[in-house]
Amino acid sequence: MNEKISIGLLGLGTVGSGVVRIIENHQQELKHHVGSAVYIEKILVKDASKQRTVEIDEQLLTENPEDILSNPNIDVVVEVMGGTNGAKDYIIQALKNKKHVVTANKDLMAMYGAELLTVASENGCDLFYEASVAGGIPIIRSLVEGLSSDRITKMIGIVNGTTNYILTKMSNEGSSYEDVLQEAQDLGYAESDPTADVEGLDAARKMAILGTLGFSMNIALEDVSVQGISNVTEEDLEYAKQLGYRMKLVGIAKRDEGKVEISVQPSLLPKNHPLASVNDVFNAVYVYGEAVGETMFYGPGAGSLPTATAVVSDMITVMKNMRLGVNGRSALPPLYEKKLKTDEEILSKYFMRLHVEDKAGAFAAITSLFSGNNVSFEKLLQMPIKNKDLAEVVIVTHKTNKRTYEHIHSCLRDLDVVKDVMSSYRIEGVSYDE
Ligand SMILES: NC(=O)C1=CN([C@@H]2O[C@H](COP(=O)(O)OP(=O)(O)OC[C@H]3O[C@@H](n4cnc5c(N)ncnc54)[C@H](OP(=O)(O)O)[C@@H]3O)[C@@H](O)[C@H]2O)C=CC1
Ligand SMILES: N[C@@H](CC=O)C(=O)O
Ligand code: NA
Repeated sequence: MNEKISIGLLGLGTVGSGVVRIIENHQQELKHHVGSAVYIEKILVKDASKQRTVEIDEQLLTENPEDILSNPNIDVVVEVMGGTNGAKDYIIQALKNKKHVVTANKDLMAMYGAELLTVASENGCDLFYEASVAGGIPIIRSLVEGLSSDRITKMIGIVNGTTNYILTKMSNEGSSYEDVLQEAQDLGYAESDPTADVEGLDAARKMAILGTLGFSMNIALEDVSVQGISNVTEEDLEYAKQLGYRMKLVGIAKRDEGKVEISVQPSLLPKNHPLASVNDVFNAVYVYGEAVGETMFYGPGAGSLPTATAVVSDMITVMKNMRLGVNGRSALPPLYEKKLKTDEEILSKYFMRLHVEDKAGAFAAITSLFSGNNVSFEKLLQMPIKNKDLAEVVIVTHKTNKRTYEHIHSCLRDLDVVKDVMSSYRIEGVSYDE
């Protein structure tokens, strides 16, 4: 066994700084787990002259990736720089140079995970990515190890800290979308381009990773239907509350008879659903297994130290594998062929808010469109809108399929009495079938 294990860090931003802090502050625990001292040998940054939030020996910093990727002293490369192209090339080079890799990069793992895991195993190296989904929650480990004996049927995840922070503050404190997004950026939760957070792409990447592992199928990012939170209004949040729901950006991955659906969208959850009280930057993944039943994994989904915990725990697994001489053997290819549900097979309840003409017959035209498509209402509200000849209609449907709902949605726009479909959200239930 090595007397010391040397780490090369690619990136010293929010997550990288947390990794440095944990390695410094938890040396005793690391040595206990790993049996050797753990050192940081080099750190790649874009700009070595930049002021850092963590105290660091300047000699460790480099702007030249070769100082890490081709450095014979480095055993483990930790990629916390983000992005796809550069990070992918660096990881492949590191693996080919027989260095184990730990990454927090969901962009990369959602797009190129299968390819990178193949390169890793061909080179007898580990490639772990626990921090890529739900920050500090050990959800990947839980699916791959803790629940490996079960068959996962459904995962509902609040897997983006930034949007959960925004929706919580908007809903509970009436804060403006722009102000809270800025706060989430200042706190280091958001991606360097926060569009990926607010438009649901970051959550979609995580759901693709969870779907691949949970269902043992090669789920691609393109298989995830995505809608973000940028159009969610204060009115929608208020109606959600009035009707006994909470609005969350929810990832849903569901398997029925071998076929799967995966999506990310702002959704209404009944206020007694365990996920409805997951607030601020916290994330949670609700997992249904055929044998285990229901389990929920909860914790901080973003931020420096929580995310770094996942990174350093992966490093410990790599180092334990080094001691046992079993690196590069843990990743398994998917067991099942991917089969996606059609829109007719995707079932859900929906919330819809409309502006309609406030006159006789308007309501009847809407209800007959729904009933003509065999969709019944669970709840219905109608209120006049002040100083306008319009009424606001809020509908909660019983369960219907996605195709029928989308058909009704487009027909509503063609009705003369309907001025606008203001918003529309999926409603997720409490039990597996809802
Ligand atoms: N922030 C979070 O809470 C979480 C982040 N992640 C993921 O972790 C990764 C890192 O995120 P985060 O720490 O927030 O990002 P930051 O933007 O805070 O840090 C990125 C770091 O990488 C360096 N870097 C970026 N591009 C290059 C490049 N081309 N060459 C050399 N150095 C480069 C930057 O250098 P310099 O400092 O000189 O600019 C910086 O130190 C991302 O993949 C992100 O998605 C995952 C879970 C949670
Ligand atoms: N931007 C991401 C960071 C963690 O993955 C988030 O907000 O969840
Ligand atoms: Na995690």
